[in-house]
Amino acid sequence: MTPGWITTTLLDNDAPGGWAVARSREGFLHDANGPLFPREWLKRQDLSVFAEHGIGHLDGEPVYLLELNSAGEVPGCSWQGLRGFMLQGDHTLYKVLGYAAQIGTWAREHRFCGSCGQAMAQVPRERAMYCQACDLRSYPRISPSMIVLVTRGDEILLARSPRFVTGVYSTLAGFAEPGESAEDCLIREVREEVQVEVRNIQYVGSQCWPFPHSMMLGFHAEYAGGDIVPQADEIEDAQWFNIHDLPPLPASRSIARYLIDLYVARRLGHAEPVLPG
Ligand SMILES: NC(=O)C1=CN([C@@H]2O[C@H](COP(=O)(O)OP(=O)(O)OC[C@H]3O[C@@H](n4cnc5c(N)ncnc54)[C@H](O)[C@@H]3O)[C@@H](O)[C@H]2O)C=CC1
Ligand SMILES: [Mg+2]
Ligand SMILES: [Zn+2]
Repeated sequence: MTPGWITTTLLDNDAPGGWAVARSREGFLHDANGPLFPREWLKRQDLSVFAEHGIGHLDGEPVYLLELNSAGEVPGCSWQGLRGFMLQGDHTLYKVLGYAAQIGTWAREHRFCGSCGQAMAQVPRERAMYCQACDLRSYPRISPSMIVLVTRGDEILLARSPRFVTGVYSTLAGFAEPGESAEDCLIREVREEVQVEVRNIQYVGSQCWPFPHSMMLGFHAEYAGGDIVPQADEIEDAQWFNIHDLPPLPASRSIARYLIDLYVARRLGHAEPVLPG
């Protein structure tokens, strides 16, 4: 048995047993023991199953995803969004659910060929959908996003989007566009969002961000010039904050928080935090 969570290409849906998670528009089903249920038990509940996907092995046991048409009632259970599982609880289970969400979303959105509109079929032994008419394969979509902590000595540049929890400030982030390198994207995003120039861009680390399919690439950059001008509509406020006087920060498991905590720890000579994957 291999401990921990390992994603697999595909599992045999006709094989009995294993664990299952159930996902609807309301999030994942969970009870006092969490979001993982004995699969045979879950399939006996009064749930409207849209699709079933084998997604991996947890401590050697197969795990399946039941994609539902709607959030049904299961006695003793309730529904919780993926973000809730990210914010608290077992991190490995959150990884299972994050993967399940991405596979469920992708499979649901790729039932028909984007080129000719015909029904696509699951490729055997590979996580891909196939259109025979076009000989086209569609793989799960991952959207690279840059996230950067811009610093100026003891000051760090943080901004608020109107979508954030009240009071919280975070690092700047944005999706890569076709034709861009990671560095091009980072420089453009910082320019667009606050009209600041950066230099000495250093890659720090990455994080899967399954909301719904981002791959966060985290960087540190030094301030090189310009006065902060927040982008209309996108950025509600942006400021330089002293590391000794920081506002409410993003959730502890986010790479945004990691980039901030890492810089502060290095500045103060404290132990460095660990990046949650
Ligand atoms: N893990 C973390 O610590 C953090 C993660 N993020 C994530 O980074 C990503 C990018 O951040 P934003 O500032 O929102 O991006 P952004 O600054 O590029 O603006 C978002 C807008 O970009 C457009 N867009 C371009 N490509 C897109 C794509 N592939 N998918 C969706 N929208 C696309 C849409 O109009 C969307 O409203 C988001 O997924 C966000 O949740 C953001 C901050 C912290
Ligand atoms: Mg942004
Ligand atoms: Zn086609």
